Amino acid sequence: MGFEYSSAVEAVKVVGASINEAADYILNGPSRTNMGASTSSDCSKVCVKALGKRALSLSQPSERMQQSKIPDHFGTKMQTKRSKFNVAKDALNAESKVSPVMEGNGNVHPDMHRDTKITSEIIAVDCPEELRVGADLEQQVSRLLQKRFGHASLKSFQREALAAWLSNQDCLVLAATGSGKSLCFQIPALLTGKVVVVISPLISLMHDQCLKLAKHGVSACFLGSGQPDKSVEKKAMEGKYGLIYVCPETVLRLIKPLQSLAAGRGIALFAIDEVHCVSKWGHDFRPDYRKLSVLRENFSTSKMKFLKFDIPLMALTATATNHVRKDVIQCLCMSKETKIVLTSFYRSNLRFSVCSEDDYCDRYEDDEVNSVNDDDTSSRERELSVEYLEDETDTFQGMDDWDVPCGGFHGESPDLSQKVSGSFEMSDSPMELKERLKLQQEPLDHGPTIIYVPTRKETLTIAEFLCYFGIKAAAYNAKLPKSKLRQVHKKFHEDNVEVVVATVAFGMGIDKLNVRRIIHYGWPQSLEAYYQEAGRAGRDGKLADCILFANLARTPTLLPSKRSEDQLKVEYKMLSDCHRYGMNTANCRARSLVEYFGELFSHKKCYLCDVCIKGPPEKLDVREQADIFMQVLAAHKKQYALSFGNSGYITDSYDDDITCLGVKRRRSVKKLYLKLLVGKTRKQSPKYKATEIWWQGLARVMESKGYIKEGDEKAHVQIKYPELTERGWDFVRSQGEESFCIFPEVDMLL
Ligand SMILES: Nc1ncnc2c1ncn2[C@@H]1O[C@H](COP(=O)(O)OP(=O)(O)OP(=O)(O)O)[C@@H](O)[C@H]1O
Ligand SMILES: [Mg+2]
Repeated sequence: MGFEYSSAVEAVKVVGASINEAADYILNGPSRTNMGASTSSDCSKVCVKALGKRALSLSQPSERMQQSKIPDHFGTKMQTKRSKFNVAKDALNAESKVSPVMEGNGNVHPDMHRDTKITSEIIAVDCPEELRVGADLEQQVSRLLQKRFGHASLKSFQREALAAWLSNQDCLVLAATGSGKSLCFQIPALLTGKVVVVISPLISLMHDQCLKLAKHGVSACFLGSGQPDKSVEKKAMEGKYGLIYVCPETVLRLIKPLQSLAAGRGIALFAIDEVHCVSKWGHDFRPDYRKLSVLRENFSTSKMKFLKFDIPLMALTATATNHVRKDVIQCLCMSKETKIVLTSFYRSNLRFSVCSEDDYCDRYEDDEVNSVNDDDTSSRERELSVEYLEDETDTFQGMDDWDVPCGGFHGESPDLSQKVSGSFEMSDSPMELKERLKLQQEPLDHGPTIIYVPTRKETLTIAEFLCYFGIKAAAYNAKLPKSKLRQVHKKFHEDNVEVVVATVAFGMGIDKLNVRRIIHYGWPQSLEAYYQEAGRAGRDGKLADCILFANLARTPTLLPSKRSEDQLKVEYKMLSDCHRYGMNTANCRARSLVEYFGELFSHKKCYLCDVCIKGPPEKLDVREQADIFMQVLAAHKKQYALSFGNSGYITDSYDDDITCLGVKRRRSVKKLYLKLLVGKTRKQSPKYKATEIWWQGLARVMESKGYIKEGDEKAHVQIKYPELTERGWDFVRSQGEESFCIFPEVDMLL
């Protein structure tokens, strides 16, 4: 049997040149060699201390796993009347009987196992009736963190989440991308020897995490269509892995086996990662996320009599508005006492910018075909969906996991009353300002890049294009063979691929520390999706660029997909918010993004984004143009009211009967949509030769200032049937000569 060269080199680096020790290291993983005997003895001591009399008197040997306050989170054999030492050892063995090994190519192959000696560390915790994370536990967890993951200490939000779990509370963790949410559910598996079931929406994400855990010597597997080895599921249900990553579709199928697992090795926690996928304000092409209430229904004391408390749920996301938070708690039937752990969504090392991509429009031969227009339900659209997109329900349902374009929520106006607490408290102190200004000047290191494109086809063409110019690029989309995807993933992680050109399939949760650039080539479908994907950058804390390249002269369109009417509305709203973000020239990008998620941005600005660096454009006094625009709109409304009375303003085309010289005729009265309004305005005032998109920009500004509103029931990305508001009528009536100064939006500058 031979060893992989890289494993051997690593082993020698870690344990020295002793052949025996190096071989041991390769076979048993880093934990075995690092912790060695001390682990088991240390651990047993801690366990003895922690379990005390209570553990010994807990139950009869015949009893199934029982829960009490804390020791109940420990291994299944705890209740047997064996020595305390054995209790700890059993728990350890439970976790480590089967540990993952790396395939020859370094890929995780959870099926390949060896019966190892103790390779996992379990730290028992003291278990007072009232559970608290005391200094003792903190120290023990710190030790575990250092040994397993190489981190010095828990972050405060991780501590809070763990404290909630320790007291058997449900918990909703809202923390920025890259802040370390995964540890919140990984530690419970290591602490207890029980299984943690992680519900995750993407195979790439599950794969990513298993790969990492394997490197740290933690046994984990993922189930679902991406799992090449079908025997893994059986092993997982027998309790051979500490962490089981599973997509929602699969977990629904596995309720019974999971109940057996809970009765056997025990389940410490259900973690629902990327929990925003639950939200009904998002995409309903992942409805199974909404069905995860089965976890509470089936793993509660009422269903499983031997449980002393419901198995806790931990829900985690980096992008959730207040609305989504409420929806998640309700939809998953989380307890009323759910602990909400909230940190800032702000990522201070990300440098956001928006660039115009002039040739972009050429990519689409026919915009009409690719866009979802309001009445478009053509078969052509469906054809395109299947061919190009990730999120097509038909192709997706059978696969049970792959791609979930994220961004399942409604942008809300910021709830500024909710002050965010947590580890990201900052202010613009002179020191910090200096630091940030310094950062501004810093050249960006070379490093890996992810380019997000809207369609599968583009992943291929752009990757090919880059390869032609000698760049090591690879495409990643759901339709590529799974073996190829695993390979791309692995090569990217090993820095053998410089650029991954991906669809949303390579989005959420991907954790590669040194990604220096995230480029969106084409409009994202929502700010949620954008911020999630941008969050792949700079996870090492160093400066990273997040660049949005788009055709700024053209209003973005929704990609074709099956949607209900309600959903279509929501998605238009989300795309519209994203469009506004791109068109904005005056607000700090980081501020716009963070406030979009309802957070109070506690800085003046980020000092890094394109707006902060370039500064806003000069203000324009558009009083005259706005006057004409509003007068034309008012005149049309008056004309309409004369003909039809004041009973509402119908925006659809309509026919009406008119009597002309005693002869009744039908004439068609056109609805006043924005283009027509702009046409009339330009005609009325040839002095203002501004382009059509200039007026569109003005309309957006007038809308955001509350002078006009959408008059159509349907939602649109860009206001389509403008209607005057009360404020708008006041504007029309006002005769003053006051100036009306605005920051021109991007389309007003093009
Ligand atoms: N306590 C800690 N100290 C230092 N680094 C940490 C700590 N906890 C986690 N990390 C590191 O933070 C990085 C990001 O972790 P993780 O993937 O869990 O982020 P996340 O919050 O889930 O992000 P996303 O929302 O993008 O999924 C990891 O590389 C991890 O090693
Ligand atoms: Mg994550």
